[in-house]
Amino acid sequence: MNPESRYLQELIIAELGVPAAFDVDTEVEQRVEFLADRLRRTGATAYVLGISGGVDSATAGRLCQLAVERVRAEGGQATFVAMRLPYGVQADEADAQRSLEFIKPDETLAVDVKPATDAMVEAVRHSGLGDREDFHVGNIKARQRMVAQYLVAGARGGLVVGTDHAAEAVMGFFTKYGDGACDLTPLSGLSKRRVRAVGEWLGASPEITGKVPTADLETNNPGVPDEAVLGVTYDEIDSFLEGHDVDEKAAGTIIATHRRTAHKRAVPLAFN
Ligand SMILES: Nc1ncnc2c1ncn2[C@@H]1O[C@H](COP(=O)(O)OP(=O)(O)OC[C@H]2O[C@@H]([n+]3cccc(C(=O)O)c3)[C@H](O)[C@@H]2O)[C@@H](O)[C@H]1O
Ligand SMILES: Nc1ncnc2c1ncn2[C@@H]1O[C@H](COP(=O)(O)OP(=O)(O)OP(=O)(O)O)[C@@H](O)[C@H]1O
Ligand SMILES: [Mg+2]
Repeated sequence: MNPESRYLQELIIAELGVPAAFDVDTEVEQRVEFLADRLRRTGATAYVLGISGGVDSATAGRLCQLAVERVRAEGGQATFVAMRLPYGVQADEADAQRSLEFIKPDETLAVDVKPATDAMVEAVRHSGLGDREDFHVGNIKARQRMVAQYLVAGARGGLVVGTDHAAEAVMGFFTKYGDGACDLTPLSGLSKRRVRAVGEWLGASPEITGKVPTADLETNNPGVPDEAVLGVTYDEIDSFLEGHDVDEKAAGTIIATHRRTAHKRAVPLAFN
């Protein structure tokens, strides 16, 4: 990597809070405590999180369940609500069920986001949806998931948990105000392989930790691997975030994508 890429890599690592060292025992303990402490400090009585079948939500979900159990053991009141949020029938529903068996959430709530998504798309259709309708509708699915989670959080006095981590954050690979909207993010600062390591430490099976990451947002093309869209592999992203040398082309893609998606990691641009 050239000196400019190296310099930008260091800035990105600092911005996203990726530690040089990684000890999985410590990470799990600190992240469970982070979640437990937020409940104690805010008085919130529930965590709410969508469980897709992917490794991120399986890992974050198990951390949430451990945190609410910790708070209850101290005499507090806290529940974890795992939400299944399919768009109609989900092709990899079996993976989602496997995640739920691993997490053992206090409560599981299933809400189909298809009717709300379709109703919104049809209500807007007359204004024109352009030639990437399936892509744009995918982002509406992510936002309908957000709406459902906030409705449940509001009704239960709970907080919405997000699964953003450093490998997604650096690429801006989330829907703005969709899965990107949440109250706290227990996986922050982790590369994708470190998320997998945390999941594995927590006891997730290889089917869960080894599942090919997918945003799974397109109706006509379910389960598109993230890596087919990102233009770089998670291995390259992870190595970059962990401070290693990656090839110049991959570094260039990561740096350019990070710059282009800065608005997604920021609060709305305000006058002045
Ligand atoms: N320069 C700028 N300053 C301020 N705001 C700006 C902006 N450029 C666009 N925007 C706004 O941002 C919007 C575009 O952002 P957004 O709506 O997010 O849409 P966009 O970034 O185009 O698409 C979301 C991407 O994230 C991926 N994704 C989504 C959800 C989950 C996952 C996953 O891994 O599971 C991945 C998805 O596959 C897709 O590639 C624009 O419509 C505009 O409103
Ligand atoms: N079908 C779904 N049901 C419930 N929640 C979902 C669904 N799809 C996405 N989500 C939520 O949106 C988040 C972002 O999706 P993302 O694909 O990044 O994570 P993941 O599916 O958990 O893991 P991976 O990135 O490895 O696929 C998920 O972690 C989950 O909280
Ligand atoms: Mg996924």
